[in-house]
Amino acid sequence: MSRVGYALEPKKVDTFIQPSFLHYAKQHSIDLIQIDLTIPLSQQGPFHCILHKLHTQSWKNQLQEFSTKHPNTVIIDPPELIDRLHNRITMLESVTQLQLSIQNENATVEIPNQVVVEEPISFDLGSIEEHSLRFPLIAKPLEANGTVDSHNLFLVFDRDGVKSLDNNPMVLQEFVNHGGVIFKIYVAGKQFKCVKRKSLNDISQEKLKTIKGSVPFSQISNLGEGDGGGSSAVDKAEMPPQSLVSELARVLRERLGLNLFNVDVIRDGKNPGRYLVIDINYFPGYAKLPSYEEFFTNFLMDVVQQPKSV
Ligand SMILES: O=P(O)(O)O[C@@H]1[C@@H](OP(=O)(O)O)[C@H](OP(=O)(O)O)[C@H](O)[C@H](OP(=O)(O)O)[C@H]1OP(=O)(O)O
Ligand SMILES: Nc1ncnc2c1ncn2[C@@H]1O[C@H](COP(=O)(O)OP(=O)(O)O)[C@@H](O)[C@H]1O
Ligand SMILES: [Mg+2]
Ligand SMILES: [Mg+2]
Repeated sequence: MSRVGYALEPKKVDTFIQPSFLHYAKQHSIDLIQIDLTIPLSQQGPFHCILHKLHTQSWKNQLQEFSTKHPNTVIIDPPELIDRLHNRITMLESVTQLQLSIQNENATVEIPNQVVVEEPISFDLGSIEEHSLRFPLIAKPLEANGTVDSHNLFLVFDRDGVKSLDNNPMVLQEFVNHGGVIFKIYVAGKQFKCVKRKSLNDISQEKLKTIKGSVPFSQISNLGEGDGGGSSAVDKAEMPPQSLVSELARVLRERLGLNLFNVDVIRDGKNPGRYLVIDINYFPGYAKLPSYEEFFTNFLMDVVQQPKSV
């Protein structure tokens, strides 16, 4: 049996550590062991591998200490690399650098045009023109650290809308009409899977004439029927080419140096060969994937069979 320790918030334990997963993993010689957060990590183990989604300094210190004492334990993933996903600018830097262009599929992968606003109250609206940003925009908290606040997004229709934002550092990003469907590419080491979900509806030119200011919305991908693109839009949507999905998963995994993440991708409604990465999440909700037990166990088997080289 290989021992895989996990350190997760209680809510994440409830959703991710399903009995069916524990059972499937055990059948494949993987024992998933909950790390007791009330006891120092150094007093627990041994572990072949540790999975974690906790970001306190005390946890990072414990991991560091454990890793020094037990260099053969694989830490999935290094905290300093995970931290890059906690800022919505650094999160997307690997995408801008890769300039991925899959010639034979006629597809490109970019990020939307965007600018950082440190203080919306004193923001120089001239920067909107300077960066050629076109309304409508979507305002996202710069910090993406898993708190409820970090998912408090706003649609911004005009300059007054920018001024009305809470005075926290934000990213102002162009809203790209994409037919109300979002693609989520889940990556776990060399395993990957792309699924489609409902997203925000397109914003028509007519609507733009009537809506002013800014409109808050939160965790839109979790909204129910009728709030985003209809389920028929999702059913009808063509998946991105498999070669693009596999290339994006592979290159981002390499660039980010991470094993566990998902990528939110939209397809420009005006240009179907143009894909845009809008969000990358560390250790997302894998349990939403069909047969996630097998998907994740395959990853763990790779890790424990090839320590330190996945
Ligand atoms: O809880 P779930 O299953 O909805 O997973 C959340 C993810 O949903 P997804 O798998 O992309 O549909 C969710 O992804 P989105 O931000 O909705 O794209 C986040 O990864 C979220 O983590 P955090 O709040 O940013 O730390 C994830 O939340 P945690 O479970 O890690 O708290
Ligand atoms: N640039 C954009 N253009 C169009 N829709 C977007 C854009 N950015 C985000 N969205 C929509 O808003 C949702 C939430 O944005 P996202 O950046 O994924 O934040 P979160 O980290 O809270 O999931 C996305 O799932 C998508 O529906
Ligand atoms: Mg998202
Ligand atoms: Mg996110």
